[in-house]
Amino acid sequence: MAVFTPVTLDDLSQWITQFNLGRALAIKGISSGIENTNFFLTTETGEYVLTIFEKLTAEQLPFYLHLMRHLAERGVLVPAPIANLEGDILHTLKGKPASIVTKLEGESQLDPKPVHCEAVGAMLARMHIAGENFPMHLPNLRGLDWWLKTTPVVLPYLPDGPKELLRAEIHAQDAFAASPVYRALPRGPIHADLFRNNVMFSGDRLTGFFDFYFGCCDTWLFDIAVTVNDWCIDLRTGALDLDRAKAMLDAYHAVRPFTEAERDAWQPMLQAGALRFWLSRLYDFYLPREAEMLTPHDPTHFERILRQRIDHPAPLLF
Ligand SMILES: Nc1ncnc2c1ncn2[C@@H]1O[C@H](COP(=O)(O)OP(=O)(O)O)[C@@H](O)[C@H]1O
Ligand SMILES: N[C@@H](CCOP(=O)(O)O)C(=O)O
Repeated sequence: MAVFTPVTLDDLSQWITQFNLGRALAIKGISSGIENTNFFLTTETGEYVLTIFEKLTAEQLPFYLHLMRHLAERGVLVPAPIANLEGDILHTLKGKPASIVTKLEGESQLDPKPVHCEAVGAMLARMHIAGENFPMHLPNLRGLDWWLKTTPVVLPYLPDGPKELLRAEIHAQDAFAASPVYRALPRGPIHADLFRNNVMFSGDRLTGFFDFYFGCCDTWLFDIAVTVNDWCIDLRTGALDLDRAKAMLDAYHAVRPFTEAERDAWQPMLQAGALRFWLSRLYDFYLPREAEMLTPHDPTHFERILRQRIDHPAPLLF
């Protein structure tokens, strides 16, 4: 379990009075997160999620929280940040930045069928469109610059095969990012981490996207590639599942049609989506932070996905 900062009901008794939420009745640490410390919080008015941000700074956080509020106000299903009596949505707890957001109903669908992928694709397109007029900007802090900085840090830990793959892919992505096709891609606020565990379903009904803390302004296609690389694959081999991919991409395209540039960039972008998470998992695996309990994600999963994307080019977007 990753609880970096413990919080008790006693810690909350005064703190919670700045909200219109009544008294705090129960608080329970959530085990699955790896970036932040999360709690389910029950108060006299309902159930919420309390997050303490361990790495993100007060400079980055307004972007995430205001984006969630912007999207929620436009009918995109995301948790709504709770404002205190002064109207602030970014708070401080135990000397660290913190937020309270509404708790989404349901649970993650970890064995998705085409029907779930279709719902995710349609909501993702709605999210991209709704974010178009969001006024704040944050670059992708896990984008090319971070890849270029992190690659030499993790390379010494890798055996020869993965080392060669990483070197070749970072080189290819550097060139791709400088290409006219890449520059023509439409962009705006994206989620950037829309994995199965960051979407809630109640039965087959999608109830929301959450965990926006890698959100940023980047190409919409990167968001789609990251999502396809998690939702539409065989988790054991990393191979694309064409039925699920088609369901997701057709549903997305029906809401926001893909552009010609997106079609041309699809293959390298799928590789970019795999590289990004291979690198972050390698970094967390070889250079872990201290936590009370922490289960690092397996980096070789994304090495397999990257090899699959290179060896078996994906079908065209449209
Ligand atoms: N708004 C929410 N509604 C319901 N459950 C949530 C919500 N936010 C987080 N959770 C729960 O907390 C878990 C960890 O949250 P997450 O944001 O993924 O953490 P981290 O960013 O640290 O990886 C999720 O898997 C989910 O079960
Ligand atoms: N989705 C990423 C890690 C980010 O963790 P999350 O729990 O915030 O989604 C991965 O799988 O490597």
